[in-house]
Amino acid sequence: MRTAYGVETVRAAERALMARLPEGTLMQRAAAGLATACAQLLGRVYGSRVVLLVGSGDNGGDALHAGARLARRGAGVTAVLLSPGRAHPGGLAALRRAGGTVADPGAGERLIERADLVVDGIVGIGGKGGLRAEAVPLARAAARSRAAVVAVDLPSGVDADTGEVRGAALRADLTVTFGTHKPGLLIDPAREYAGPVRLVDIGLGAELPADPELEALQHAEVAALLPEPAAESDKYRRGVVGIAAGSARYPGAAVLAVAGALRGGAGAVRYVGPAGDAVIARFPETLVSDRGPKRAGRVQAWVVGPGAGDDAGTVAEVLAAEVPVLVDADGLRLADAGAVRARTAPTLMTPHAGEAAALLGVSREEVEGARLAAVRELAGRYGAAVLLKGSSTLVAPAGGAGTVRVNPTGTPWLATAGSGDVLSGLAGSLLAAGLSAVDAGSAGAYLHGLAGRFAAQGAPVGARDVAEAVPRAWRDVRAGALGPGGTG
Ligand SMILES: NC(=O)C1=CN([C@@H]2O[C@H](COP(=O)(O)OP(=O)(O)OC[C@H]3O[C@@H](n4cnc5c(N)ncnc54)[C@H](O)[C@@H]3O)[C@@H](O)[C@H]2O)[C@@H](O)CC1
Ligand SMILES: [K+]
Repeated sequence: MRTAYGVETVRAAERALMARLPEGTLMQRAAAGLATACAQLLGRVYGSRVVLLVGSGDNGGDALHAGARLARRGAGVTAVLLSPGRAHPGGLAALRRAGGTVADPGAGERLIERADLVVDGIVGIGGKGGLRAEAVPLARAAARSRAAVVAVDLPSGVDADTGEVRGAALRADLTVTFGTHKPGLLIDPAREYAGPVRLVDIGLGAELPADPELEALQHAEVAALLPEPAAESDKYRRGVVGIAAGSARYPGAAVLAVAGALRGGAGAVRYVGPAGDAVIARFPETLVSDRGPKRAGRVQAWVVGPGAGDDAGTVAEVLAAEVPVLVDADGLRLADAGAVRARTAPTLMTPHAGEAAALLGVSREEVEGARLAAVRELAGRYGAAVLLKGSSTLVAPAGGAGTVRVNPTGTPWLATAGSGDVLSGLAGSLLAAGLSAVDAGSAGAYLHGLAGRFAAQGAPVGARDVAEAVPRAWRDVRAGALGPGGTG
């Protein structure tokens, strides 16, 4: 499990830890980890040209101490001080003792152009309100330069707690973060600025509370959630998932949702709606009914909404059922908020950013810029678990408070028509198999992302390809959880 904690929590944990350690210990641990990562990225430290971008806080202190370590190994290290009078005194002294030099911001762009490595220590978790004007040209120069860019703790300019990026920010090839991941490192758009993230252990673990702000499941945790048929299982015990989707106009959404549901672990898939012929033609194993959800026979969970058009009646009927319900696509627009809140069985809503924006009455850009706030807000308003789709899919528990899951397996290739229909069927099937709404959403998104990667392998894919790759993703998750050798 990968976890992320917000700034306030990190600060409290650091205070508790620092109180028991000699002064400066944590910064030395951080700087040692940072210097090691920089050295690995450089390959050859001796003779390399390193530029440190140093702000006025401890983030700059980390950069200076790491720079001193690199200078002792023969790198030419220059610190560009953004607030010359306020740079970390101990770090500055260490760098000078090691033979490093200091430059004004005016010289920064020229130095960056010729550097092999740029270390971004402008701001870390103490940063407020985006990159300041004097730092913007340096961020641009770093982006232009062929130098590798390493961000200290997080890329300067991104919001550590939310993943928001207002204005310019440093774009890193690697982020070296200390003690724990910060939420912004796992959520777009900030995640993209961070590049791969390396976590340096500074001993913070024992001081952190049990409930993180954010968690990302990995193979082992997903494998533990996946339903496995026992010897005495029959199809009904494995769960029947009902799919109320598709319309005369959009039969494809029904076929794709069923395609996902058949690979999601339920024992049977029941389809209800006007696209029964198309579904049967493709998947003869489906139980098809045209009598509406209420009279379709027993199911352990419903999926409603993909390609549903304007069929509000079906959505209302499904919401009245006393089994878990996944609401997607048109269903989100057609669902009555009061009816969702009144439900006693679990509800999982699965909007993409545009649908979430419509539900919240804000612009799509606002949702995409502040995804964590949006998913919590929706889960609060509807009293339902919410899965906000995107390149870093988030799953918030009903009510919106508590740990949010972030999916680490997403791929841009999944942004293809019908891909969401497959996910709704897959996650609905997991709901029918008995997983909680948050588990079904996050395990579904995990398998779906992995299936997308397997199907794509660097080339465009259709939603059907993604559905067909789900069994491979499932096997990979189970194999990876058994030990080394898997892709987990
Ligand atoms: N507290 C600790 O125990 C540890 C902290 N560490 C480092 O310390 C960092 C936090 O240090 P600080 O609390 O000093 O905070 P930062 O160094 O992140 O930034 C705060 C300083 O930057 C200025 N500032 C705020 N917003 C700015 C902006 N947008 N543009 C430019 N300057 C801005 C502030 O006036 C303040 O002087 C962490 O991110 C991490 O890198 C590590 O050394 C590990 C241990
Ligand atoms: K930084």
